[in-house]
Amino acid sequence: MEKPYVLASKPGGRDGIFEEFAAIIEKHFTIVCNEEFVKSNKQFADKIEAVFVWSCLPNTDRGLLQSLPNLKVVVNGGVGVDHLDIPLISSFGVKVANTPNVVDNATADLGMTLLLASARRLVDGYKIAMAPSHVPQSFMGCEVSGATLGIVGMGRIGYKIAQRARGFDMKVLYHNRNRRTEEEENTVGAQYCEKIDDLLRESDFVMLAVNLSPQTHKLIGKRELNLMKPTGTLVNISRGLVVDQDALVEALQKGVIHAAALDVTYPEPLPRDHPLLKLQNVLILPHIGTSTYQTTQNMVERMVTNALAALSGSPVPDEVKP
Ligand SMILES: O=CC(=O)O
Repeated sequence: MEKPYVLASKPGGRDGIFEEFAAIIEKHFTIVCNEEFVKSNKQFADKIEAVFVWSCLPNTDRGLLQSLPNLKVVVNGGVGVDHLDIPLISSFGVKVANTPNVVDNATADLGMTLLLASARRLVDGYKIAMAPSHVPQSFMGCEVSGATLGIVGMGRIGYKIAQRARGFDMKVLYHNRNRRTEEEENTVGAQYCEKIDDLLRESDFVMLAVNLSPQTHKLIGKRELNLMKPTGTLVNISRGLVVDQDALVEALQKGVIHAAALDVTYPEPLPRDHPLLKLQNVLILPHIGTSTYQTTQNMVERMVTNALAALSGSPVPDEVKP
């Protein structure tokens, strides 16, 4: 029997890097790659029943949705679905799913990686080791043990960050729409800040772990950066647009805050002449929060589970409702 068709940006990942994960999809589906689809003049359009997308790749637009009459589901690899126009997709009778839970550990690990690498000036140290003639006057870092970490957004990922920070003897503050239970707070030793301003004032490291939504769009702007300690570091593992990037550049240039460590920016990647790329006190990664072999495999497996459920008319485990 012919397998159902799925349109994928590339089998299992971005830019074809993760071809090895295609086999997981191909057990159940025939993969049509975007490029192949476009080149073939949309020859497979009638057959495609699912679209696989990734958080950092372009959107499914109206034109695409109109060209796929038998589409049943758009499955996102990753938890954030801010790049998808869910009301538009739903208006075509198409379901949307994401892959929460499976991304939490890898994303929290990367948050701590950024915090530690920025605090201990990992990249500066690496450059010195590679070119020992170039020794800057000072390459002292900031102490992480005993420092205060303020987590903005205490969902699954925020909570995992708090668990990890405890292992570094950090004092943990958090701000979230809903307060965690006392037991949950005690387990990770986290203190609730009802007002984000208090968290910003008191933290040595501020870690952003919120979803991007109208409520969190440019949540951290000039006013918030001014509340942070001049010795403070901003770590962003959520979405670039949670921070007003122009205000961040200014704050970093003027020493309003000490440093920033970012896995996410807008746009991604940044244009080569972007001022953030010229600053010494910024560490930038190319949105790799979930990029481990295990997590990517788990994501692809979960994408397949969601797609199969949608195609068979069963409840979709990770459906994202409009
Ligand atoms: O960015 C990664 C995700 O949304 O999971």
